[in-house]
Amino acid sequence: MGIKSSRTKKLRKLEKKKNAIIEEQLQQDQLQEEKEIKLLLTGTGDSGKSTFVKQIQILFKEGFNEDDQKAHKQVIRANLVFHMKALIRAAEELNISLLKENQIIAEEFLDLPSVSKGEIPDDVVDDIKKLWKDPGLKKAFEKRSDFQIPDSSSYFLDRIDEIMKVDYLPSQEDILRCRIPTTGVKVLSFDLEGYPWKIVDVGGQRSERRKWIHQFDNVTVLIYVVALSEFDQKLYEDESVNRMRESLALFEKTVNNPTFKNKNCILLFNKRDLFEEKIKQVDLSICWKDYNGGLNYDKASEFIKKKFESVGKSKSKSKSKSKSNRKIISQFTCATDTNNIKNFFKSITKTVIDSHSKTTL
Ligand SMILES: Nc1nc2c(ncn2[C@@H]2O[C@H](COP(=O)(O)OP(=O)(O)OP(=O)(O)O)[C@@H](O)[C@H]2O)c(=O)[nH]1
Ligand SMILES: [Mg+2]
Repeated sequence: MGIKSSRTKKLRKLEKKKNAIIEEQLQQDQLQEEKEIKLLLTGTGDSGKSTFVKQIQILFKEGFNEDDQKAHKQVIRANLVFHMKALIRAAEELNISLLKENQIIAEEFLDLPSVSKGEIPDDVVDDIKKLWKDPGLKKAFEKRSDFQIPDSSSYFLDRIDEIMKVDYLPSQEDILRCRIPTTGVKVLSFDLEGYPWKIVDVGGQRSERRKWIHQFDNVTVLIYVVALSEFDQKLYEDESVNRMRESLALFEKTVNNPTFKNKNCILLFNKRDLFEEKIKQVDLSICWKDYNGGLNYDKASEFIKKKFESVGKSKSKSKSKSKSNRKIISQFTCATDTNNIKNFFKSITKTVIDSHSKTTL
């Protein structure tokens, strides 16, 4: 009995010591977290959040290493087959016919297994090349807002010869353009202007959004990314929903979360390059019936900016008696352009550091 109780006492003491160590570590982690500038990147799927983080890797870290290149090489090659299948299916659905000599090739292509480890047999590579030259598939690609295929797939299909070379390793631009939807939460730490920063990247597709809330603590500045060019596209997750309207509703919900009441928010209107091209041909009224500015870049971009800014501003004042003093800073970006993101960072660094100083006073 006596031996047993002294052993229990020892165990309890040990347990207490362990708990004290864990408690101290937690406190240290918390202190460290409070010292860091934390940017939380949010926005719907495919808006460009991870591309923005890749630019930080290029601008403030050591860029991409060989492991990154190898991982992207496999995805880029697998996508050549995957996206060609999507194009063939779309042409069928849109009733666009292919050249006679390509019809059987296209039919058989749909039965191909997916690519593993980036290996594509030579005859399949030849078929992709033939199919990509087909005027019918080119026409289907032009109608890509009606189905799901990344804009960047033409960039890769155009470069198939280079991509299939034995010694191919993706360039910086290839990695920036490669689409890998984010699942879970990715954190990148970096130093800038003498401060430790971290940027938290989350998945934007519907199934990912319930994980966001766990990242809401200690945010210095909230960044919300909108893809300007998505105004005539449907959600990948639900093809009955317009992407930009979903994005506006999600922004309203996110920015008006009580946690962000007094937090500055950067609204990134991204994919400016694609928007500039699209707005010459597609009227923004396809998304917002109250738009009447025509095929005009300045009018259309200003209209979208106002729509988003207004949902952020109105709620922050009306929901509670105390007036919110947060700023919403809007910027137009092209996340695949390193220079553009470098300039963007220059323009917002001071505001972010000021926001940080205010919260840590
Ligand atoms: N042309 C062009 N393409 C862009 C731009 N920004 C991102 N992209 C491309 O858009 C695709 C999607 O970008 P991601 O960064 O993966 O999007 P995301 O917001 O992280 O998406 P989720 O992880 O699903 O939430 C990639 O193929 C990028 O290369 C841009 O400004 N212009
Ligand atoms: Mg992502």
